[in-house]
Amino acid sequence: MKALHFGAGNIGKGFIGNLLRKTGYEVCFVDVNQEMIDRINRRNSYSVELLDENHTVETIFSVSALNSIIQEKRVIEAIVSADIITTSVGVANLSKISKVLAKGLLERIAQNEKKIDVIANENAINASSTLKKEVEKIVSSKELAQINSLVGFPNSAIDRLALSKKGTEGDIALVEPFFEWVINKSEMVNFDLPLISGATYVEDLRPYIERKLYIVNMGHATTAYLAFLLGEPTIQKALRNQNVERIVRSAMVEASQYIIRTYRSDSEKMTEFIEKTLKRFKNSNISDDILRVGRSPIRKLSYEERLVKPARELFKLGLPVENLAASIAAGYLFDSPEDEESITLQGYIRSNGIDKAISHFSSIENVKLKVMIKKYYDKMKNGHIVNC
Ligand SMILES: NC(=O)c1ccc[n+]([C@@H]2O[C@H](COP(=O)([O-])OP(=O)(O)OC[C@H]3O[C@@H](n4cnc5c(N)ncnc54)[C@H](O)[C@@H]3O)[C@@H](O)[C@H]2O)c1
Ligand SMILES: O=P(O)(O)OC[C@@H](O)[C@@H](O)[C@H](O)[C@H](O)CO
Repeated sequence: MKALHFGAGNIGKGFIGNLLRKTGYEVCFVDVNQEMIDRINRRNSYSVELLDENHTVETIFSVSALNSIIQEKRVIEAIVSADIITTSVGVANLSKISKVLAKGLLERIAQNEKKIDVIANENAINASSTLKKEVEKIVSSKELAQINSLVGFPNSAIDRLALSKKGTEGDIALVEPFFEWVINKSEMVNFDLPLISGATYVEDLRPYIERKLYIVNMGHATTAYLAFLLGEPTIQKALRNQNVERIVRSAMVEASQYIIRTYRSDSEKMTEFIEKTLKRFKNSNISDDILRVGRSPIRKLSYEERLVKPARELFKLGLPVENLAASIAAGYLFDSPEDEESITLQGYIRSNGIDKAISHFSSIENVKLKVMIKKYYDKMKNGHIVNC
């Protein structure tokens, strides 16, 4: 069995490629980072270190890699012969892989009528559907009908802290012991393959992806943005500050009300989930850079994303959102010269002010909610985090 995976980054190697190999797939990565591609091909393997007390290092064999730009023909051939296609390139990069994917799928359809699923594993609601929409932009209506009949784009939710460190033979993928890969079975078309080892298949993905994005990723982003204000370099160091931990936990509790009300989730189980997630964030075997976790603040502050969606929905219901408002405000204060979106965001705020920025990037028009966010923005802009 052959798997083709776009994105040989932290999640690609540490999580998705790793589970695909354990299921018995040969894994071919597609990336744009030539150094990474060469490293994988030199060894036909890579290393994954488990971030627990033992730091066990595992070698993942039978892997190879291609460059999606300079080896397009070979990527198309690999799409033709693949049994499953997966991605973890970052949601903003899905539009960049859609062209070669569309070409490959059409070539595959011309050569055989085998069904295939394409799963985009990104931190976003319905990333596979987003990828499909990008493919739709490129192909004709006749080609789209062919794709629709043979290709599934099941959505998924993935959860695992995945980082990397430099080793003597190249990057070592670092992963926490916990993982969750949830796949929407009702959107799959190919049922002839073994289930992916360790993945969970569900009929309705929404409760899983919303819980992941609006509680786990919201809490993570909140920690990163508060840490930035305090000058703390890692998530773990920031969470040693009780004030940070209290605001993060409170924001997670606020956001959990959205999940509890939307999906009638059990509130005790939700409390356990929040505590377990905080424990994962605090894992002392991990040193997670806040610039990684806070990366792309424009994406994270957008309307449907982790910080704004729960705040908007709860505010509409008249439920507490003070801590979520403080998280959004902290996001608007994330000022990292290493992050392109942060540079754009801060440039916009300097030229237009925070009020306009909240409308422009988060599309929040509710005046009372905007005032609340602005209140925290003003209180925190001198680097002090506040009691909500
Ligand atoms: N790292 C985590 O803890 C984690 C956990 C869950 C979900 N995610 C999600 O997984 C996705 C990947 O995150 P990551 O942390 O692995 O990022 P990463 O930057 O480590 O990896 C992304 C990889 O995609 C490659 N890439 C970019 N554009 C490409 C293109 N056009 N064609 C082929 N490859 C391309 C990059 O070169 C890089 O190797 C993101 O959507 C992220 O939100 C990450
Ligand atoms: O990948 P992003 O930029 O959407 O979010 C950064 C982190 O919060 C994220 O990568 C987490 O580590 C991960 O989602 C945990 O499963």
